[in-house]
Amino acid sequence: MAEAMIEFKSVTKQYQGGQPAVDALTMSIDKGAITVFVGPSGCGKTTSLRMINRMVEPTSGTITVAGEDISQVPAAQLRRSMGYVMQSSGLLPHRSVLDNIATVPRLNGVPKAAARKRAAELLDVVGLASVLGKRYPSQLSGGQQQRVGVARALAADPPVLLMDEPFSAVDPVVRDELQQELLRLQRELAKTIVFVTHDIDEATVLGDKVAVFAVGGKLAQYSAPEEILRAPANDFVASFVGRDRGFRHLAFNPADAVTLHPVTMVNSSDGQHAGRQSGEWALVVDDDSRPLGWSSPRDGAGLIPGGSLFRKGDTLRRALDAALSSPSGLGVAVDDDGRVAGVLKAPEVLALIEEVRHHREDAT
Ligand SMILES: Nc1ncnc2c1ncn2[C@@H]1O[C@H](COP(=O)(O)OP(=O)(O)OP(=O)(O)O)[C@@H](O)[C@H]1O
Repeated sequence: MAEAMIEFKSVTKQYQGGQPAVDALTMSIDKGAITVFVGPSGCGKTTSLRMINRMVEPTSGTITVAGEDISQVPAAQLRRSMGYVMQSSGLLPHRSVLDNIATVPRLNGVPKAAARKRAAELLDVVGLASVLGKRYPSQLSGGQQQRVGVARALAADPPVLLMDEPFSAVDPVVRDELQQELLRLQRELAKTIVFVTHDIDEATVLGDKVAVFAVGGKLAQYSAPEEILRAPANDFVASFVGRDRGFRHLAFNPADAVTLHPVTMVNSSDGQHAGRQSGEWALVVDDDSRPLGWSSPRDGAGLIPGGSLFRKGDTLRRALDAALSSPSGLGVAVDDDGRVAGVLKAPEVLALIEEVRHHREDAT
């Protein structure tokens, strides 16, 4: 069994008047894993998160971190031992990016030069160019600011990272990048991360475990994301995970068995795709066989943008998305260098999905 890092023991928070924001919450958060709090607006996710670093004090109950009752740890000391990332990056506008990242180490007494050196390394860790270190937060994009927020939270190398809707203000493409980056980082760092979101998709992508909260601050289900999608504990969870849950569930099945077929390719630089009349879809590629788009069999209209790409090791969800988002109905598979490795066909991906479903039914 996984080791517990944070434990809520019958924790209730009642603000002045009204029903409890968090109601008798008892849960154990695994060390070195990502635990996601998800649920509709107002169900007590942020309040629960903030009780972990004493930004909010419980009305009753106990929270322990690494076995220690946090009500006995001075709040300022506790907060410095945990990284905190929020939706608006919360960066100090008049400090450079490097100085923002160095904030907590400086408070902890690390000399300026050493703190800045570490900050520069962290810029690289979160995938930002070193030139950005001298800029001010307003000179960065929203996605870059969130990366700086993550770097700042990591600066003191805390064992626990609290993240409150950190990616919800950026567009979906950047959000996807940030999620993948967080998973990559976590594979190296193995922090205990508690992540709040109202987006079930984000929860299932990121969470080793997902806690679904219902309004009134009650824990409705707490388990691995796959389990929540496969077997919602009650009607509330079923409706919250929604009608797309079958599609989301595919993200837990590898598509290793999918067949890659050869495809007709034309090189963009010789212009063949412009007036082609061959009666079949052709994939337009650059000189290195990287896909650029499709050439239609019918109108010779030139380059039609392609859909999402499939890579070896991807899931059935990505395979199906690649096939369904492609104008030709053929999903493009690429190798590690981004070169075309073949195409996959939607009916074959669907047949695989059926197989997986049968196996699952047999297993239950
Ligand atoms: N400082 C406060 N004073 C009074 N009530 C509060 C305070 N903070 C939160 N609440 C109430 O507590 C409940 C839970 O709020 P909380 O912010 O924890 O929910 P949430 O799930 O994070 O919601 P959201 O996704 O909208 O941020 C809500 O009803 C909210 O109005």
